[in-house]
Amino acid sequence: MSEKQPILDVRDVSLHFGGVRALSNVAFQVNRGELFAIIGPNGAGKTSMMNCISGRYSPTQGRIFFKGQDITGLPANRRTEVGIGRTFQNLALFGHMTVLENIMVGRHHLLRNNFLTGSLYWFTGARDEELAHRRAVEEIIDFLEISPIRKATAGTLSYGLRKRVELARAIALKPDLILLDEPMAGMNQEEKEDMARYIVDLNEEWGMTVIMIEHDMGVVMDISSRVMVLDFGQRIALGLPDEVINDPYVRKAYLGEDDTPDEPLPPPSVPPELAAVAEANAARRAAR
Ligand SMILES: Nc1ncnc2c1ncn2[C@@H]1O[C@H](COP(=O)(O)OP(=O)(O)OP(=O)(O)O)[C@@H](O)[C@H]1O
Repeated sequence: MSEKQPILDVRDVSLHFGGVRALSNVAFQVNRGELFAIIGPNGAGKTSMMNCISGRYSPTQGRIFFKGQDITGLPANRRTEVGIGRTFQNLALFGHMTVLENIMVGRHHLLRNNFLTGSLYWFTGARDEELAHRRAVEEIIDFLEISPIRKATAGTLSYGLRKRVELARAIALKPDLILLDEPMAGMNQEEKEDMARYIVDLNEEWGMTVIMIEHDMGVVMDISSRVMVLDFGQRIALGLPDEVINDPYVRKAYLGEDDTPDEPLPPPSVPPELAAVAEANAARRAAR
């Protein structure tokens, strides 16, 4: 893959559930090394988009390319193998297992050797492999500063710590692209600041490309390189955080603001057809 090629290329993806259009012709590209945020009101299609990228859902229409490969039909477990990791909006940890075990589970499919080769532990390279796994897990534990809780049962931890352990498990495979679905939801300010720092470090120091759904606009503005706004399953804006948040059409559609009642709106930074969508959506919302 060339450096210039986007790591992810989403081409005109639509996703329908019966009559519900969760996504309509959404297209965007994410470059290697970006920290890309997806924002939008409840039900806008953000999680649906993540699920299409991770393979949980198959788009009704459109294609998704990752590192130049068409992954549209690839099952979710194969997407993990090609380098896509994810966390979930609602925690998906094994509550009865320890922190260490949860992270080891994240690396499980990397183990070439398993119980069948167990008896040949010393001869098949299984021992070297296990040591390499342990080193990788230790590196993650250090990075996320969870060493003191390594033996704690995941279900007994605070919500903020469980979110951090979930992140640890998702990065255990060292994915090239990590999808974070509301990584700071339910956290207090201090936990949010910690999580934001880990995400930035993952991106800058570990070189992981990040796509993040986040409702906290302060965090989005602070750490994202670019932001895409979805509304009613449609992309209504895409650009630098400042551009997007100051776009009057986004403010109107997403934040429900209209602070320019007496003057015509300035030309939108989004294409006119998307601005029209934003206008129509704002009207739909007002009529609800
Ligand atoms: N499995 C499903 N079956 C039916 N409808 C679904 C399913 N998943 C999502 N939808 C619908 O698709 C639309 C988009 O939902 P989605 O969860 O992607 O939005 P979202 O932007 O992530 O919202 P939130 O911020 O509330 O999580 C909604 O109308 C939702 O009800």
